[in-house]
Amino acid sequence: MIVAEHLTKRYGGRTAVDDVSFTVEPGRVTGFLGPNGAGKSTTMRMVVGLDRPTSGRVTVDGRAYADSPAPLQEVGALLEARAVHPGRSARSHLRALAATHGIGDARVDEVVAMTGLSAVARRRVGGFSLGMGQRLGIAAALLGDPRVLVLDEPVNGLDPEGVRWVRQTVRHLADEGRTVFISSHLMSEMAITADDLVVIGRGRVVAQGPVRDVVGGVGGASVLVRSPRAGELGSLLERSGARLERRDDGALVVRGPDAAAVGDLAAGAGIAVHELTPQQSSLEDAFMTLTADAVEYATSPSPPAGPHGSGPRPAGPGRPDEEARA
Ligand SMILES: Nc1ncnc2c1ncn2[C@@H]1O[C@H](COP(=O)(O)OP(=O)(O)OP(=O)(O)O)[C@@H](O)[C@H]1O
Repeated sequence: MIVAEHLTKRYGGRTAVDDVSFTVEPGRVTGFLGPNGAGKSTTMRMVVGLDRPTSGRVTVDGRAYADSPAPLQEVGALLEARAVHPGRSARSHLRALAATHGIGDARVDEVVAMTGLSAVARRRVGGFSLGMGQRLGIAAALLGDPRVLVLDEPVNGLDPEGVRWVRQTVRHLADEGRTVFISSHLMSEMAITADDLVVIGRGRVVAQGPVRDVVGGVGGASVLVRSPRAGELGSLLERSGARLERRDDGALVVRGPDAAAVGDLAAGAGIAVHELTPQQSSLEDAFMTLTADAVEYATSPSPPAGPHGSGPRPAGPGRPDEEARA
């Protein structure tokens, strides 16, 4: 399990990660979503001890990564800018890494096979495509058979087969009871890969929880209703407390009651209904709404209260967006 508590990272005057708290549970795939520069990589680097928090703390299975006696066996990480000697073969790179952790060659051959690198394992890493490099990075992360995996944008540069392979691999690893924390900016991919989400915008957590709750909490579920007496039905629904959007084509988008409740209300009033369709906003919509909120709050002089309870919170003031890294 990964537990981050009030994790904050400042680089000079810039706050990259701002009072971030979340839990990544074992046996589940947790997606870490956010736009470019939101603070995902910085957070992940702090999880594996490559960056020190300015304040707050993060523990992996109860202790700071730096205190771990056998880090590779506890946490497997794929992070950006992995240093691999270009002249080495994939196999010798993995062997060298394994040797420093007392891991035998048999395990190297195992992860090479698991990651689909067998055919290219003796080739120089310098000639690898981006996708092959990603597979090699994942192979290195799996080397120590760790309980916890931290993968920063693992599907970056992979072809569709590779993307599917990552999805199946992380699912399998989570099903074995491991903790899997995986960052991505691909919402659609996370919708089918992750069980839980931590969504970050401008260094702050704007939502977290099971995928369905995060998506449902933003604009959330609605019911599309068509009726020849839409005006009358609309008034009736509003009087019962529903929130309503009247579309130009005459349809009503109803929030609050579910489809059954809308249908019952219409039936009770003897109003015919020609369509009654439950709708879920997509993860993409949810993400746009959540991260747009974060941007709005950052530029608003007196930010409004978050519309989703303890979910979205104001981002820190005046932080410049997307500047070059120091
Ligand atoms: N070493 C550093 N020195 C100064 N600023 C940094 C450093 N590392 C990151 N930042 C800044 O911190 C913020 C968060 O960056 P980070 O790379 O964590 O975001 P990200 O969500 O991983 O983005 P991306 O998807 O683009 O990689 C950015 O504004 C970035 O420029």
